[in-house]
Amino acid sequence: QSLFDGVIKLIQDGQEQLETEPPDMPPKLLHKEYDFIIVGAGTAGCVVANRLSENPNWSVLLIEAGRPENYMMDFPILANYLQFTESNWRYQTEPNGKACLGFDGQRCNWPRGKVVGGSSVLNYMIYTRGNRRDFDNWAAMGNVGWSYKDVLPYFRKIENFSIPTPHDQRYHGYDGYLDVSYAPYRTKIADAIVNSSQQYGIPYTDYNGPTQIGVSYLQLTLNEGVRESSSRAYLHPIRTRPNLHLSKYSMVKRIIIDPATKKVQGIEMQKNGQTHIIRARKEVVVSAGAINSPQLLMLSGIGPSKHLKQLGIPVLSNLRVGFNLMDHIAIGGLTFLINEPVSLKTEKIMNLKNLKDYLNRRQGPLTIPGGCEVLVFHDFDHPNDPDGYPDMELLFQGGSIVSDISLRKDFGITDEIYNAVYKPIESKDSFMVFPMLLRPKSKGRLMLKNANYKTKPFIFPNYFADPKDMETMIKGVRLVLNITSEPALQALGAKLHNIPIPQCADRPFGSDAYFECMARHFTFTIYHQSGTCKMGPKTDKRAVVDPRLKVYGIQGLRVMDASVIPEIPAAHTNAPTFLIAEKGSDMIKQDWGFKTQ
Ligand SMILES: Cc1cc2nc3c(=O)[nH]c(=O)nc-3n(C[C@H](O)[C@H](O)[C@H](O)COP(=O)(O)OP(=O)(O)OC[C@H]3O[C@@H](n4cnc5c(N)ncnc54)[C@H](O)[C@@H]3O)c2cc1C
Repeated sequence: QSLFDGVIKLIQDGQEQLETEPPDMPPKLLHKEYDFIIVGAGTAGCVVANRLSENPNWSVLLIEAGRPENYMMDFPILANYLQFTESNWRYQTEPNGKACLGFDGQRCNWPRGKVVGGSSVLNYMIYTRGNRRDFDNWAAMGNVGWSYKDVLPYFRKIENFSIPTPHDQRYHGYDGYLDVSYAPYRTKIADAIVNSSQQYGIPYTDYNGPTQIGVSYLQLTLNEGVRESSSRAYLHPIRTRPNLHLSKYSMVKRIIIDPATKKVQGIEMQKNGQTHIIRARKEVVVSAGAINSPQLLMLSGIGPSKHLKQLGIPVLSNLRVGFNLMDHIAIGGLTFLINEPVSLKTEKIMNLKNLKDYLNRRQGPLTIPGGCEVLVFHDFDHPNDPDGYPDMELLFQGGSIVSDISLRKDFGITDEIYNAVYKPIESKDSFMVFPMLLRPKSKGRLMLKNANYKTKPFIFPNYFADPKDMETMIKGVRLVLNITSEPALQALGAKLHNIPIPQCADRPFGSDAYFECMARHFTFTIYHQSGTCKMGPKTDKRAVVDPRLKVYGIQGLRVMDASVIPEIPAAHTNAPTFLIAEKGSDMIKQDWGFKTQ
């Protein structure tokens, strides 16, 4: 088949996708009232919409601020590019002089999906559930029903697992909505990383199985080389359900709550330049993500009373909304030069053969999500325990910041640093490793700037506030250096790129002091913002929702998305968000007397 055939197939698939995504309901066809209104068609919202509309007697409205997903978004290799489109909310952190120092304006970029499918459309598709202790900790914090024993059946329910390596079937599902697979293509670098890790003594593992420690090619939310967003997985198959309406390009401005009874009445949303009020007979579910959910709650009078009063917002429930902001960060830009031409350089891989392979067969290097290929989970406290609780993940990419122009722009690294450190190696082959802090101790806060729903909030991530976080990060770099010294990577000539960041050049290159400086300059978010509407028991002063995800002090309102995470798990947060949505949907069904499996 020719490139021409491939392009035709792409266009055709693109059209088909528009037809398989549920259509946008024009305002004149929207009902005045639904049983359930879900705000945000992201990872969580699509799941909740699917599960609630399983009851044909319930009417469900799913509201999304963003546009439809399109076929180009599902090209895995293009993941880095999506952040430059209107499908990104483009948040940025506030400068604090301690982190994100090497980025424009000393701000870290925080992309979030503004599209049907939400951040699952922008993400790198890495599928990791976390450690069993993460969920046992949630339960120990008073969150009844969230222990590992309780959540494992939901993880199995989510998955359609097709990883070919041997694994324990009791831990996986094979008929869920969400496809989980390996990428159909691997670079020689990825193979060398897996081999080097094993040479260093790290076992190959199914990290979504009974134990998590080890090295693995990435398990991905990928269906035969195509991105499996939550919309593709959960909405496309049910697009014809008559009791589910989807309203796109629709921004919810506030939740309407009766101030006397504290009962939710509905929502107010902006669509096509007009305000619409839609009533909810039973409940409103907020699934707007870890930035927008707390923002919407606060705009609606749910939040810290002092903060809301200062902005002139009448307080309906005084709760610690916006606190407990968590994220996973890594040192960015840790680059290794190699002496074989095997890295994922865009100008090399975007050739006719690879395009044809992708367009016609969904094979080849274009199936690798943004270049990410392998990860290692490691527990520094118990380095020899195969059932350890990892505090470090090493995420390996088969290319580096110089492999594709989109990367430096995604990161927002200043021209001064890029030109000094990375420009000199633009013509070379290289790969990159992100040592990522899995159980950070530092927590931040999100606050409104004003009472206007269009204004982006203040984001204070507070990275490295706890010195232990920096200590662990530096140990992570040392682990990277050990693994890359093993024979398999040495056979490719792997060598740490050693031009220092100019602002750190006064420290000996390779010393702990140097890497600390590097971490503060190249503070790289892994995009796992969470925790801002914390789940907790009544005794937890910081809790916003109870363990059944109901907002304290308000009737008929739940939050279901990454913002309810009480303590960030040792996982990329997409899988845990699917879990929250699946489990939360069952809670709604149980509370309204609809039988669950
Ligand atoms: C660039 C990037 C890479 C990532 N990589 C990975 C990865 O590889 N693996 C992984 O596990 N996780 C990854 N993540 C994180 C993961 O995707 C998120 O944790 C997860 O998608 C969060 O789901 P959510 O439902 O909480 O929010 P989202 O998926 O962000 O959904 C929120 C939705 O609500 C909509 N919305 C917001 N406000 C309103 C409003 N007022 N009115 C109407 N609609 C509204 C938004 O437009 C959005 O569609 C990544 C995230 C990003 C951004």
